Amino acid sequence: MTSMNDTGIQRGNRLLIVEDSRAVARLLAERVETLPGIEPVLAGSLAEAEARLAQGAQDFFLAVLDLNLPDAPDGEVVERVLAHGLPALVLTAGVSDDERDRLLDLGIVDYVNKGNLTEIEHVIATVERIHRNRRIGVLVVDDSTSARAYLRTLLGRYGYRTLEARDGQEALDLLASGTGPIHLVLCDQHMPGMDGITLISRIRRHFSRTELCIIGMSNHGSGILSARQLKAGANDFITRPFLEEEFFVRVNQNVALLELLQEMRENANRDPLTRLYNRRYLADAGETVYQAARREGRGLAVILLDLDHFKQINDRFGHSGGDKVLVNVADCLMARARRSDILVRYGGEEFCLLAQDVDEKGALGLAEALREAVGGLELRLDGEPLALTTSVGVNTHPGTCLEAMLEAADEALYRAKTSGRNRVVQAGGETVG
Ligand SMILES: Nc1nc2c(ncn2[C@@H]2O[C@H](COP(=O)(O)OP(=O)(O)OP(=O)(O)O)[C@@H](O)[C@H]2O)c(=O)[nH]1
Repeated sequence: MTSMNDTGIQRGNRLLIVEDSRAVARLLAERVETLPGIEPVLAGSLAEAEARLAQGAQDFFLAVLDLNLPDAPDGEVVERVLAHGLPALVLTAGVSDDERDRLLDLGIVDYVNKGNLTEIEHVIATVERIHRNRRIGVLVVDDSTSARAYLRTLLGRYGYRTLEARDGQEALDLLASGTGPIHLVLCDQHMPGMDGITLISRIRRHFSRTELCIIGMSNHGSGILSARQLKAGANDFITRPFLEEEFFVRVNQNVALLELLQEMRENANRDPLTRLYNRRYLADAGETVYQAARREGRGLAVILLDLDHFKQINDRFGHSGGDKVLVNVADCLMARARRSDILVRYGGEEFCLLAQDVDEKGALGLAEALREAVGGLELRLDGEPLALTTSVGVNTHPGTCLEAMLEAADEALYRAKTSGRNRVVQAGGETVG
C-alpha cells in the first residue's frame, strides 16, 4: 500500500498575484478578499514576485501570473514560480495554440484570457477550488506505477491530496482504515485480482454518493465498460487517453457536487439557530449508536434538558432575547459534550444529549454538571442579569429501542418539572439534585 503522496509541504493561505496592470491586480485582489481564509499578495514584476517567494514560498498555495511583465516579457515568470513547486494559473491577453501547449506542458493549472471579465470569475472559482482542495483526498487505484505517478502529478497541480492503491483490495483496505479522509476514488478498469467494476460496486456497499464520488477510467475503444462502471456506482468516467483540461473539469465538477451534497445533508441535520444537530439527526445517528452499544454491551445514557419558565423570557425580552439565551445554552452544553456524544436541539427550549460508554453513576453526574453549568451561565438581556434554570430527565436503561429510551427520559423530565423544576430526575428512580 502506498501512503499519502502530496508534496508533503504544508501550504499557507496566501495567493500570489503577479500582474503589472494595477487595474487588473486590484480587481482580482478585491474579489479574492471576499473569499474566506485567502490572503492576496500583490507583485507588479518578476523581481517583486521572487522577493515575495524568497520570504516563504510555502506561505502561498497558488500563484496567478501575468504572462507579460516589464522585467519578464516572454512569460519567464511561469517557470520561476513553478520551480518553487507552486501551482500557477496564467493570465494572458490571448495566446497562440503553440504557446498554450507550451504552457500546459510546463504544468500550469490553467490559462485565462484576462481581457474577458467572465474569465476573471473563472479565475476566482479556480482559486477557491484549489484552496479547498487541500482538504480533499483522492485515492488513485491503478496497477500501473507510471499511470499512478501521472495522475498524482496532475492532481497535485490542483492541490488535491493524493493516496494510491495498486489494486482493488488495497483500495478497500485503505478506505476501511479511515486514512485520509478520501472524497474521490479514481479507479482503473483493468487490474489483476479485482477489476474496476467489481471494486466500484464493493465500495458502494459501504460508501454512499454523499460520502464519496467515484470516477471510473477505461481505455479508448472499450465501449460498454463506461456504462457498466456507471451502473456499478461510478459518478462519472474518463476515457484514456484524455485531455488534461477534460480531466480537471470532470474531477473538479464531481468534487464540487459532492461538497454541495454534503453541505445540504449537513444543513438538513442541523438546527439553524444553535447549529446543534436536530431531532432528525438523532433519529438516524442515534439509532446506529444505540445498536452498537447494545451489541457491544456498552453503557448508553439519554439526558433530556428543558429550560424552566422559558416562556417568561420570551414574554419579557421578546423572541430575539429568547433566541440569544438558546444559543448561549447550546454553546454551554456543547462545551461540555464529549466527541462521542450526540447533542441535539430536541425541541423549542429542549436539548438532548446521547452519551456513550457511560454507566448510571456517570450519567447522573453528567446530568447534574449540565444542570449546574446552565444555572451558572452569566446572561444579560437588555442590560439585566438573567437567572436561568433547567430541569433534567436521565435514562440509562437500554429498553427495547432508542425511542423507548427517549420516552422514559421524557417521563423523568416531566417528573422533574412537576416536582419543582431545576433538578435531575432519573427514569424509574428518584430525584438526584
Ligand atoms: N425565542 C424562542 N422561543 C422559543 C423557540 N422555540 C420555542 N420557544 C418558546 O419556548 C416557550 C416554551 O414554553 P412552555 O412550553 O410553556 O414552557 P416553559 O415556559 O419553559 O415552562 P416549563 O417548561 O414548564 O418550565 C414558548 O414560549 C415557545 O414560544 C425558539 O426557537 N426561540
